[in-house]
Amino acid sequence: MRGLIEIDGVSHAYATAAGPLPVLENLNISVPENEFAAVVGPSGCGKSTLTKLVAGLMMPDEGGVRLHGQWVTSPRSSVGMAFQNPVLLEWRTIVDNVVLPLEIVAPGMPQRTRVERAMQLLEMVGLAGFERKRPSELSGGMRQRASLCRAIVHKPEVVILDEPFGALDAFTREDLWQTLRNLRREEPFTTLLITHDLRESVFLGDQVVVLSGRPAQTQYTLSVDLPEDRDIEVLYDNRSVDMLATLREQIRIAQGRGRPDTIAEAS
Ligand SMILES: Nc1ncnc2c1ncn2[C@@H]1O[C@H](COP(=O)(O)OP(=O)(O)OP(=O)(O)O)[C@@H](O)[C@H]1O
Repeated sequence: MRGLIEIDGVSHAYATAAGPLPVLENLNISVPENEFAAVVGPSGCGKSTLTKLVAGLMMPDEGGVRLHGQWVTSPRSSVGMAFQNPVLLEWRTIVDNVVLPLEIVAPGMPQRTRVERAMQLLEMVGLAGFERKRPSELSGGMRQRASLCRAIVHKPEVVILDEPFGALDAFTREDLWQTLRNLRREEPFTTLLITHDLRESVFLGDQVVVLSGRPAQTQYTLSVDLPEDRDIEVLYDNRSVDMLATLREQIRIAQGRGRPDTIAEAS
């Protein structure tokens, strides 16, 4: 089946003072509509570069990315993004931060409709009552919840998440995993997540793609065989334990020699 996101034979090298630095090499990933692909790999292997290519912020040297069969040649509004640092605007309230993409992609939409849409999402993620606060008045986890709302407020086809939970403590992170699953159950969207956390990749993903060391190739793809309705306990299930062991082994292979400091241990 053709994916909604098709990363097709992508190779890319950066020009550096020391010469070309090959980062991605003939990378192939396919994410079906409304599915969730988590991408893991050794530090510096090219994961963020991949997100820039999917978002249309850069063009690869070879191959390409297709969204719904169309080649990505520039940034498009059908993509939503969230990063490790939520970068909310301090001079705007939380709700005004969340409506921002709508102001850009739907300039004709009445402000009241935009706010209603943002409020619906803020409620879904447990931020009702905080909409008039400034970003600095919220905890890191709350800011990341708002950032997720902003990433999907304009109903993008594709959401790119580049380590959005990386800076959060373990409990807040697990809360947000559940929040993200709940959001996707209410409003399905196709997702590409970059993460260093193998448990996160298994809990959130329909597939986990392991990239090799730089230049990154698709080394291994794991199909996550867990129930659609899952809570955090599922990670203690034998199936999860086996999948995490497989992923850990693949990461060791990707690193060439074991260097476990760059990937969160699964146990
Ligand atoms: N604009 C650039 N110019 C030159 N080199 C770059 C540029 N951007 C990234 N790189 C290099 O390309 C390689 C891949 O970077 P990238 O950020 O994609 O890796 P990553 O897998 O996301 O890293 P990490 O896991 O540490 O977040 C790194 O060696 C990085 O230093």
